Amino acid sequence: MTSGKVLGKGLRVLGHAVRDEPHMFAVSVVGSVLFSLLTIATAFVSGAVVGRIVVPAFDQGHVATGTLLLGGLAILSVSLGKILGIFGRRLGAGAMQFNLQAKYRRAVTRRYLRLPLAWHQRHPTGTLLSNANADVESAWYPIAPFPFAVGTIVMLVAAVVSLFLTDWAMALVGVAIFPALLGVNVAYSRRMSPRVALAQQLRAEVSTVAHESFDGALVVKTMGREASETERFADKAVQLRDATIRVGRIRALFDPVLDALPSIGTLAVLLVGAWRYKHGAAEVSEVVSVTFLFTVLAFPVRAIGWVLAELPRSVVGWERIRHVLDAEGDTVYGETGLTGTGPAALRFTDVRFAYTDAEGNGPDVLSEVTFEVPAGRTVALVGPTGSGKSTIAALAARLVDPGAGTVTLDGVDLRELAQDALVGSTALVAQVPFVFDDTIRGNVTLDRAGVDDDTAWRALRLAQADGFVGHLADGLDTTVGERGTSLSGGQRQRLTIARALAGSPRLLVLDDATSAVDPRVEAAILAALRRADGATQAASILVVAYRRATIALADEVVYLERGRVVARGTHAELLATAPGYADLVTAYEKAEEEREREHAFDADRLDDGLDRALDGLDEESVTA
Ligand SMILES: Nc1ncnc2c1ncn2[C@@H]1O[C@H](COP(=O)(O)OP(=O)(O)OP(=O)(O)O)[C@@H](O)[C@H]1O
Repeated sequence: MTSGKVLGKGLRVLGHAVRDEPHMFAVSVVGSVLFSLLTIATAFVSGAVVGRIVVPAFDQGHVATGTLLLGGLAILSVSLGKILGIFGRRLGAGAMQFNLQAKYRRAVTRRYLRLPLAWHQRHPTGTLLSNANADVESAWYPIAPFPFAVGTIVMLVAAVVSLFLTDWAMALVGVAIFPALLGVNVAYSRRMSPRVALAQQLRAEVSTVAHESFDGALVVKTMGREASETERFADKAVQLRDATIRVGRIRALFDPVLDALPSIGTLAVLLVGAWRYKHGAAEVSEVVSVTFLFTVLAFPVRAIGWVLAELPRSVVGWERIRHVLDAEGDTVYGETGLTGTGPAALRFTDVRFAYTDAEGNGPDVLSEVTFEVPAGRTVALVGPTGSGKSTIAALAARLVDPGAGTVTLDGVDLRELAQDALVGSTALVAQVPFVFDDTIRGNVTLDRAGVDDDTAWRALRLAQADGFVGHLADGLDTTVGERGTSLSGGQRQRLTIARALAGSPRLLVLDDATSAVDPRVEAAILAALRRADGATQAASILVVAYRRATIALADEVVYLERGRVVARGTHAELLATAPGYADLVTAYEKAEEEREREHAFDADRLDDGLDRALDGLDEESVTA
């Protein structure tokens, strides 16, 4: 990006800021202009005090009390006015900057929550964190000096006018110095622009690498990848360090020049002023005023440089925020509600689906998928790895929409369902359980209306989780740590199942949600979800199944291969008719037996699970 483009874009970003925060901008600019005008007034008051009080005092040995008081009063008033100006400027600019940061942080995170899963899968978490944090901050860095810079421009104009009104020769020095100051500032921002952009980009990359390493700490440790991960991080950190040092070098080069220019101006004014005074063309007070003006101008003029220097970073931050805010693909909900109660019927009809990239391209992972989960029935999805089971689970919960075909719940296309109707009727328990850093109660109830402690305990019982929760010192009030680190994998899974059940779903989608609980507890959970009479159950269940025991509980099995439904029927029927199915289930069984041999079962836990299975059969259903 050329500096002209950066300037144009940067000014547009500032325009957005002014439109978003007009009141705070007005307060800070009024404060800044007041400060600027009074700074010029200070120069002339100082000149007048020297000319009318100090010089006569030296010449005549005394000054009239009235003149002295007037001089003192003038200095005091100007100083108080400047204090007021600084207060207004800082208060307004600070409020403006932090309001903007808060507003855009909220906007970015709100947008994240609305964007579909596919978008999230294309964007690393580290980058998203960086967008919501570092990018939002850098977009609004120039806001702090911006009102000061606006006031300074007013000050420069007023200074040039007052210089010409005072003495044309000294004014010429100003006319030479001010454009030079602005020119150096522009050159400064031109050199800073690409370097700052690179540093900002690297900051996001460092954040991405760090996040990935910490997130994958287990893999890093168990695979002995500490050294290579440290190296990967160090590599990015070194790149960031070098980029930041390059930014520092430019600062080190330009800052002294920017500081020196007004001092050179002061020197020139003193020379010109002394020459003019000698020839009777200027008074002492005028020379003092102009010299003082140059001295006090040096600092405010830097504000323009600060804004220009921060603009590239601001533009990069803003563009990265806009990338999120302008991202398309909201899940558009319909307005249709569901009138039925009890278990709901799910139907897939000729569903095709592809995970597409940003350009909308990607191979089909599901083709012509048709099956149904009749109300109150349990259907097991079985298929080799990568055959599309999780994708079907995601479609059933409307995390993604089909490319062709329909998914309906009680006959209503999911795309037509209102969000409340969808969320209230369907619960998905994902392959990887996510537990919030909250209490057990918070994790199960999620503050949903109508989900009280009784409901939470009932759901925990059905998910076979009441046993371990009951043994925790603080019961429902126990905090479980980030991602539930204080719980075992199986406990975490049961907690997420309880969370799903606490909402009394009419359709429960279990995507390999019980892989970490032992098979009998898994069977107990599924059994508990069915009514005692076996004919009807609280919720229809679609379960991605790997274990024979789970599959055997299903009323129907849908067997998938490479995204297509190859066979449907009972377990026994498929064993007889679908050779691939028989092979797969036998392989699962062997793997399971192997695992059972390797890990001797904890007998107490087993009994616990079986007891619960029996309890569960007598249990009231969650919806009852
Ligand atoms: N986010 C994604 N982006 C691109 N392709 C994906 C994505 N998620 C899944 N796929 C692809 O879609 C296909 C189906 O994946 P899916 O996770 O639905 O299979 P699965 O049967 O659940 O597998 P597993 O048993 O291993 O969990 C696979 O080929 C997979 O590589």
